[in-house]
Amino acid sequence: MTTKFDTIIIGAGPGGNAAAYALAKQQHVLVIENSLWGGTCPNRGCDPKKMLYSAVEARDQAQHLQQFGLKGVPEINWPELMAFKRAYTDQIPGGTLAGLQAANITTVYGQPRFVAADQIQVDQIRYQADHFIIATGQAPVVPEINGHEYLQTSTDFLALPTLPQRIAFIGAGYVALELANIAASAGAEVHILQHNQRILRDFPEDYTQLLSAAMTAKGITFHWDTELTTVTKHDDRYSLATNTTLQLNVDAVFVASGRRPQLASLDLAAAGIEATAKGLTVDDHLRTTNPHVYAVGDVIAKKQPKLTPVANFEGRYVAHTILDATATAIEYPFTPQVVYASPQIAQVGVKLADAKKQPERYQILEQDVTQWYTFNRIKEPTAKVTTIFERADQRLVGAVVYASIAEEVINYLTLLMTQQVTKGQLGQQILAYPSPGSDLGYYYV
Ligand SMILES: Cc1cc2nc3c(=O)[nH]c(=O)nc-3n(C[C@H](O)[C@H](O)[C@H](O)COP(=O)(O)OP(=O)(O)OC[C@H]3O[C@@H](n4cnc5c(N)ncnc54)[C@H](O)[C@@H]3O)c2cc1C
Ligand SMILES: NC(=O)c1ccc[n+]([C@@H]2O[C@H](COP(=O)([O-])OP(=O)(O)OC[C@H]3O[C@@H](n4cnc5c(N)ncnc54)[C@H](O)[C@@H]3O)[C@@H](O)[C@H]2O)c1
Repeated sequence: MTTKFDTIIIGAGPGGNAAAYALAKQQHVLVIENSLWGGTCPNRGCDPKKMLYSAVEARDQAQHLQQFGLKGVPEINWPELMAFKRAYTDQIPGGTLAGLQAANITTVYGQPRFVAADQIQVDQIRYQADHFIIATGQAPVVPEINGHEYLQTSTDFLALPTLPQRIAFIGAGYVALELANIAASAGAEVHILQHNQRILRDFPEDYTQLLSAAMTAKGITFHWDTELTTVTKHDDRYSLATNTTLQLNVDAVFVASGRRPQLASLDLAAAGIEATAKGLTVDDHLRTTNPHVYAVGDVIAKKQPKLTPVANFEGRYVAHTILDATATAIEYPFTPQVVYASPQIAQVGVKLADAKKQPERYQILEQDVTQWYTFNRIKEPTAKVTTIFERADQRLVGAVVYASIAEEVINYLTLLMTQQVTKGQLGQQILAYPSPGSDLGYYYV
């Protein structure tokens, strides 16, 4: 027997769920999930990471204010912090499932595979639909080195019942830096092995160098041009051999050298859907090579950053496209990126490196804002903001922020960019003073 739906969505993360809720207002929708309802972000990504980061932020603030009215830097109690995180994550899968069902969305737990261009099978049951949306996200890559079975991932880190004393991270992207910062703040000895000399390759190098210097000052050791070759286990410890003379003994090693699309079990060929190692091939309407099958979120091969708000935006876009066949090609709004380290690095819009290559087109305002009231008040060790303007009309088109409150500053700047707010218009506003918002005019040329 085959059960028929208007749209079947594979994967209940931020992308799939956004599409499901938008479609369910008018359609008979099925969502299939093979692991945790809610997906990476709330179960093993952004949200649990930031629960742990709460204690790090509070500790950083206290540390900056030593000799300025505060005495004593608080210690992180790992088991308590983890319990705080668990109290949040434990209710995610059940809450997500209940939310979908309350919206009249049919849910199936299991392992789906395509059996025809318009049919999917879970266990022995076949489901047919006019449209499908693949939203299966990505999973960490574990390299096939000797001893790979001892390598753990970000998912394991975010569930550690006790904090290992000595930890190594492989890679220096978002995941490694954010988790290394949490581990070091909580008292672990932390090593980062990076195969070249560049952290956060998508961000401007003079900013990322500030961050690696700050992390080094915090006690984190970067091992540059270093690749892990072998892991061996001795009792409860791990010996790491590398391509250099470096040998390290640690209590845990976490690999964070990238993530790959989760597509292997779907039998895409049965439905004529093409993919590369980078993810599903889609057109400018997020349609795969099967015109009835769309894809959203991290599983797509795309140049946009792989982030929760992007997956959510794409999910809503595809729902709209399915409901209205006249929908235009996807146009992404400005997308801020934030690395939640100590401090944070954030960027949005035109990349600084691109702006520097076109001085006739862009005007760049680079400001060390450490002594500005907002940052001096919290004794930020270093704070820097760069804003980028289109010379022709003085429009704000890009920004980079290095500060403990970069997440908020970048969101304000994103709103100003999106709404094309001029310095004059900003001057007509009354904003609460003193606050990060009341600085905004000073980021304009
Ligand atoms: C440690 C970490 C921290 C992060 N921090 C941030 C952050 O601070 N901010 C931010 O914006 N982004 C962050 N991200 C990225 C963010 O989590 C992803 O961009 C986001 O979750 C993508 O949503 P998605 O719906 O595309 O995929 P996912 O959230 O990965 O959801 C995919 C779902 O599909 C399911 N699935 C997979 N295969 C199948 C299958 N065959 N059948 C059925 N179901 C399947 C999965 O179980 C999962 O539930 C972080 C990621 C990690 C790993
Ligand atoms: N704050 C956030 O928004 C946030 C946080 C975490 C993750 N994410 C998302 O998740 C994605 C994945 O994060 P990630 O840190 O796993 O990947 P990444 O691509 O950001 O970083 C991978 C790191 O591993 C290194 N690397 C690559 N190949 C390697 C190899 N063979 N050996 C050793 N090192 C190698 C890279 O140079 C880089 O430093 C991010 O790109 C982002 O989209 C976002």
